[in-house]
Order: sequence, then C-alpha cells, then structure tokens
Amino acid sequence: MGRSAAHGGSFGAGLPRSRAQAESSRPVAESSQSNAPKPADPPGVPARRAALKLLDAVLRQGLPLEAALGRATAGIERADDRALAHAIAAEVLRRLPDLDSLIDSATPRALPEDAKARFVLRIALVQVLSLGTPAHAAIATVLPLVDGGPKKLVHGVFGALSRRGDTLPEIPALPDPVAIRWHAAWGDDMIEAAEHAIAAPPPLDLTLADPATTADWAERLGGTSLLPGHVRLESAHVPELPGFEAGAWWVQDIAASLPARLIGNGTGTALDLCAAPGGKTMQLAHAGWSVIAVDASEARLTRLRANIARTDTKARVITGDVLHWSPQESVDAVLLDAPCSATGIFRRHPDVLYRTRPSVIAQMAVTQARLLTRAAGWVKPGGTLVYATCSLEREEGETRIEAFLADHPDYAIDPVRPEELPAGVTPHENGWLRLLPGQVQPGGNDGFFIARLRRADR
Ligand SMILES: C[S@@+](CC[C@H](N)C(=O)[O-])C[C@H]1O[C@@H](n2cnc3c(N)ncnc32)[C@H](O)[C@@H]1O
Repeated sequence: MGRSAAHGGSFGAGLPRSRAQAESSRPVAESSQSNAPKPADPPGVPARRAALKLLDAVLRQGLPLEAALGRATAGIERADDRALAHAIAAEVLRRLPDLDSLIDSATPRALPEDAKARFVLRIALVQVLSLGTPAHAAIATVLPLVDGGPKKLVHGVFGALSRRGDTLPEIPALPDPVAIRWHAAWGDDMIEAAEHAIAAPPPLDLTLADPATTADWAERLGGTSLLPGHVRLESAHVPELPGFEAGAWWVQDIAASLPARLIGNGTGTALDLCAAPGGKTMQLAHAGWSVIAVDASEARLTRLRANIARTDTKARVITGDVLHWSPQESVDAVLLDAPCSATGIFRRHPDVLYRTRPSVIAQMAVTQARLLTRAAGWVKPGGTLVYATCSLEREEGETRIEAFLADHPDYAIDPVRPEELPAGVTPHENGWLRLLPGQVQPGGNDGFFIARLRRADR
C-alpha cells in the first residue's frame, strides 16, 4: 500500500535539494482557479490546462470529476480536446498512487501533495506511461502550465524518469486511505479484486426493455448475457449501437440492475425514490408496475425524462425531496436507491476514491437512515421495500439495515435467493446481497449493497 516500494530506481539527486523545495511549494490552484482562456497557449496546451483544473477540482476542492468538467473545459472549442482533458484527468486518478511513487522516487525530497509541480508531472507521466503520448509532446504541452514556476524541476524529474525507462505496474494500487479502510472491512481478496478492477476498462452492460428478446440482442450486438434481460459488451459507442434509438435497451451495470430485479414483476404501484436518471424506473415499468419516480434534482430528472421517452416507458415523474415529500397513499412496493458515497462505482468514476472521506460516509449514513424511515412508512402491509446503495462502505449498507430492523419490528428481511442472481454470486447468510468488486465474471461489477424487506401483514 505504501508509495515508494515499486519504483526504487537510482535517480534521486538530479536537482539541488534547496531548489527542488523552493520550486515545489506553490499550490496548483493559484492559476487553475482562473477560467480565462490563455490566448498564447500553443495547440495541445489548453487540454492539459483543463486537465490540471479538473484534478484541482477533485483533489483539492473535493468536487466530482463530471461536475467540474463544464467549468474546467469552458473556452475549449474542440470536442476532442475537451475529451482529452477528461481522459487525462480520469487516468491520473486511476493511476495516482503509482504515478506519485514514480515522482517520489525521482525527487530528493517528496514534493508537497498539493504542489503544482506534482500535479503537472502526474499529467505528463500518465500520458506517456498510460495513454501512449510521445514523451516530447507530453512534456512540451505541460511546461507552459508552470510558466514562471517550477519549470526546471518538472523538466528535470520528467527527463530523469524518461531516461530510467520506468513503467507503471500492470495492476494499479489503491490510494492508502481507501486500501486501509476496505482492507479492514473486507480483507485481502477484496483489495486485490478492486485493484484488478481499476486495471481494465469496465464492460458495457445493457438492460433490455423486453427480457424475452435476450438471446436475439446478445447475438445482434455480439455480447454475452449473464441474466435474462441483460447483455454485456466489451465496449462500444452507445448511440451507434442497434436498438439505442429504438429504446430497446439502456446502459446499466449488472449490479445496478439487481435492486429492481429483486422487486420482480407486478401490476400494483411502485414508488421509485431517488430515481434519476431512471435505470430502475424503466426496469420497474417494463416489469408491469405503475411507477411513480421521485427525485430532488431537476437536472437529473431531465435525463430521466429523456430516457423514459426513448424507451417508451410510462411513469409518473415528480420533482421532490424525499425528506419532505410524501405520496398520497401507501403503495405495493418501494425502491429506495439512496444517495451514497458511490464508492462502488470507482471503476468508472475514480474520483470517488479521493472525495469520499469518513466524514462524508457518516453524513450520508444519517441521510440514508432518514430516507429509509420515511420510505418504510409508505409501504402497504405485506408490501416490499428494497434498499440499495452503490457503496462499498458497511455504514451505508449492512449497518443501515441492521439499525433499521432494530427500529422497525414490522419489517423483516425477505432473503435474496441465489437463483435471482448472476451465476457465482451468492447472497449473504443474513439474506441481503453484498456485491464486492469482481464477483460477477467475466468482466466484474460495480460494488453494491441491496436488502429486500417485507412489511408484515397487519
Ligand atoms: C444513486 S442515484 C439514483 C440512480 C437511479 N435510481 C437510477 O437507477 O438511475 C441517487 C439519486 O438520489 C437523488 N437524491 C438525493 N437526495 C435526495 C432526496 N433527499 N430526495 C430525492 N432525491 C434525492 C439524487 O438527485 C440522485 O439522482
């Protein structure tokens, strides 16, 4: 888990110690806060400047990468440059502990975590070592980011590492705080699976509107199916795939498809709480339910409305904060896909590895408990409540449900059955489902916690 062991090369004294220290101490945010385009930037530099802003937003300000994109890439005209900025930042976040080990092995004293030189070196190195950018282009396009600053330091460290010819390890390391936390919760095997999960691009999972067409779509799209109504592809440009325009399927990780599957087919009313962008709303509606989809975010509901329009899904859509909104009457089933730390989706969103601190998890757990208690009051006697989070933290899963059951004697676990799950995945002996990375094979899965609860008949 430590930083320096993997890259014990011989470089280390290439720069005088005092200069390295002096040049490394300016924070990256000084210039990255300005959004004004730099008119003198040569081609290729604006994308790297935007990548620097993105990393600053995630690592120093704690913002989600996706949320920072608009502001960081404002003023960049070309879509491929905006995409490059995003790709560089995401790849740095995926490989950050290994990049830092390399950098630390080539500086006489460790640069501060937030030193601009460290940020810029990460951007240069990841391009060469992971994205296939030629070294001369990688360094030429980052040096303008440290104009008037630690240019010589960056150039010197980059040159030394290039000459040494180091590579990144095949399997990335997790950041120490995450590795320590997950190790304590889940043990060695989980850490290994999580590191392997970052190493390879995740597959593309599709949920079909009509599970009866599974074999046809698997063949037509060249994919494999791990459950009825599911097709897995290695990767693809989604809008160009057959069936997208016609709304025959939507993108949804297989783990994310399980909460609605565990509610099953039905003809009553199902309340989909925290519904946007609508993956589970579409599943429930296509399984026969009259769905009421509620979410607090109007922006995310815009995406939900587009998704249900494309897939010809009938659902009542309500903008509402579940902490304050209430339905007019009780319903047969409630699905609460609660807001969470989202650490289970670290393969696709490596920024969660850096933004999710214990205080964030504790705060989320308080909200989840409140949402769960409200949701529980809206289920008819004998009805079903499914609680789900895409989190790998016990506080947002097991601990929540144990506390809920202790406070709600009218609820009991309705145990998940192995035949409801992809091959090789087994429910926990307490009846809930804890999905850790790598359990669905081939190709892996997002991390999830799902509990199905039944409310007692009167
Ligand atoms: C995990 S995402 C939901 C994903 C969605 N169920 C799906 O399958 O596509 C969590 C959602 O909770 C919403 N949310 C967070 N707090 C909320 C609240 N108090 N009331 C309603 N929605 C909330 C967020 O806007 C976000 O869309």
